[in-house]
Amino acid sequence: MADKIKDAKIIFVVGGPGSGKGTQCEKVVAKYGYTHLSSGDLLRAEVASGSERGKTLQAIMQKGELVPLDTVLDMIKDAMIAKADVSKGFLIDGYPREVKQGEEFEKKIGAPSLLLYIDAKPETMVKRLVKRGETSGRADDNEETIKKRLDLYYKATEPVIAFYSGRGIVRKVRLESPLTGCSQEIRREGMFVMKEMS
Ligand SMILES: Nc1nc2c(ncn2[C@@H]2O[C@H](COP(=O)(O)OP(=O)(O)OP(=O)(O)O)[C@@H](O)[C@H]2O)c(=O)[nH]1
Ligand SMILES: Nc1ccn([C@H]2C[C@H](O)[C@@H](COP(=O)(O)OP(=O)(O)O)O2)c(=O)n1
Ligand SMILES: [Mg+2]
Repeated sequence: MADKIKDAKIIFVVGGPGSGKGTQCEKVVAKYGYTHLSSGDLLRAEVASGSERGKTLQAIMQKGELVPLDTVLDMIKDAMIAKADVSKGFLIDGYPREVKQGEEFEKKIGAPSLLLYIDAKPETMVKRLVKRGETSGRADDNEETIKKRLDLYYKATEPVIAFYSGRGIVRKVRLESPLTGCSQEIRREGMFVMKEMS
């Protein structure tokens, strides 16, 4: 089974909470037909199923903490296998959250060819999430949890970017400034769909 995804093209999409990972992935999907897998969405689907495992996950996510590495990785792997036959490549959104998650992914699945780093100022992220919280129904879109998610992002996830920068596969996207919104490198790779929504 796992053989099916052995040579899959993999793009990690990393950025702080509310940086716009999901939004940008939708644009890439619309234009390039990649398969978008949001680790957060996969976890929320498990919560919504009402399973025992979902209840445990819900409690962790509500606190703004990370769920156990194996849980997320298994979910991503299953979802990749399910789509392997129809997929041109995978956008793995919201993963890895820490360097160890990236290392395990590479051991069990494969290496990413690119890491899209969606950069945004912390004030912007907080503002967007508070606004999204008015309608999202997400238990973690409240000010207290948003703060914890941001802290954890800077502590655990930012080192992921440094780790992959060493391999030369990081492409930074900064959407707050329309003129520099997408780097020259991304334009060269044809991924110039990324732009500020408003
Ligand atoms: N003004 C503006 N808002 C944006 C932009 N991109 C995303 N948003 C909004 O910001 C919020 C967060 O965007 P998402 O795409 O859900 O961000 P995310 O990084 O996937 O966030 P998590 O799911 O929390 O990881 C949403 O309400 C979006 O509508 C943008 O370029 N400009
Ligand atoms: N690889 C992952 C992805 C998400 N999680 C958990 C912890 C996150 O705060 C929640 C929601 O993830 P999601 O990517 O949707 O949202 P944020 O980037 O945190 O805003 O899920 C995790 O523990 N490990
Ligand atoms: Mg998201």
